[in-house]
Amino acid sequence: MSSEHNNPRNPIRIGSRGSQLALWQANHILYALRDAGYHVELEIIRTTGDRMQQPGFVPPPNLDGKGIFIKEIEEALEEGRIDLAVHSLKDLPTKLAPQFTLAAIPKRADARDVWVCEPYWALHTLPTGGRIGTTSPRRRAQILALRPDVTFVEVRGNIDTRLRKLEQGQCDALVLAAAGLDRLKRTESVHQRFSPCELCPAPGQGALALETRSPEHAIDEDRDTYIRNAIAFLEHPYTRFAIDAERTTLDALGGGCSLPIGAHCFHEEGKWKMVAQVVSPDGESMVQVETEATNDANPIALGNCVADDLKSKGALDLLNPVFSAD
Ligand SMILES: NCc1[nH]cc(CCC(=O)O)c1CC(=O)O
Repeated sequence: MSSEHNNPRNPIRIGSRGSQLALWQANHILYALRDAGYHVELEIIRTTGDRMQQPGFVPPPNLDGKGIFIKEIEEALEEGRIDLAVHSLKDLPTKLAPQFTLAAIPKRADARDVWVCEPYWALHTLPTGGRIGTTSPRRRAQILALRPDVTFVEVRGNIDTRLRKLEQGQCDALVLAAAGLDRLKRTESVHQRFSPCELCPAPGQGALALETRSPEHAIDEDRDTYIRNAIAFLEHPYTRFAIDAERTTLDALGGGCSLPIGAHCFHEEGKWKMVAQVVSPDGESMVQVETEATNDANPIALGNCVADDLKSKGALDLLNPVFSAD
């Protein structure tokens, strides 16, 4: 590679999807790096997942739904068209391809799910048969466990689109991640934030992932080292611990975003605490684990321990109908 590519004054190129939330997140990192004195540029990349949200999209026959929001971004990273990808961590698969690494995990925002609804201020005040707009298998199962009488409607698209569909009356309420609404300052209809013990968030929810080429797959070793060093100050070790534990639990249960699994790890009173839930798709059966670990615990061991507890309580039986549904 030319020395021009290696020149630290060359901008760090951030790749991001073009949704409002993705742009907020990418700009958040861009400004942090600019404040630290780096020259940074943003490149917007359209992904298969974005195209799928357009009306009239016909899915290709080989589409498996995995990583549809990151494929084109990782290609740009691999080819050196961008240096850094900013993602919502929960949209990343638990295992990255060896070419890539999570070089930094910044401090997590509010990890909880929230209830978005104007007339009914909490899930328990929604009238019988109320229509909730969510396609997430985790949210559907967890909501049914609390309120077996509700119905669901397909409300897809980015946060703005979903809020507009709520306003238009296509559903009575939404359940969304607090982090997205907080970032976009769209919290006017948020009246309830679910406790993680009640509606356990998706592994990694509320956290960002700063993905780069892994050291072994550098395009130019000096420049790639420069990039990883530049973002190192954004690393938040407590968040890294929590997401390592949560993603380990998900992985041990065979997980991806289509499984009804919640996992949430946090540091409190000098200890690590973790809560995880597996719910049958109809909401009728649930296994839940709440555990604590000492300050010096290992996140992978904690995540595996939680997965083992869930399995010993029958979690895999609850997931069976989901695994065989394909
Ligand atoms: N699946 C889409 C997605 N990916 C990340 C967020 C919100 C931000 C976050 O969790 O970090 C959302 C929207 C939502 O679930 O409400």
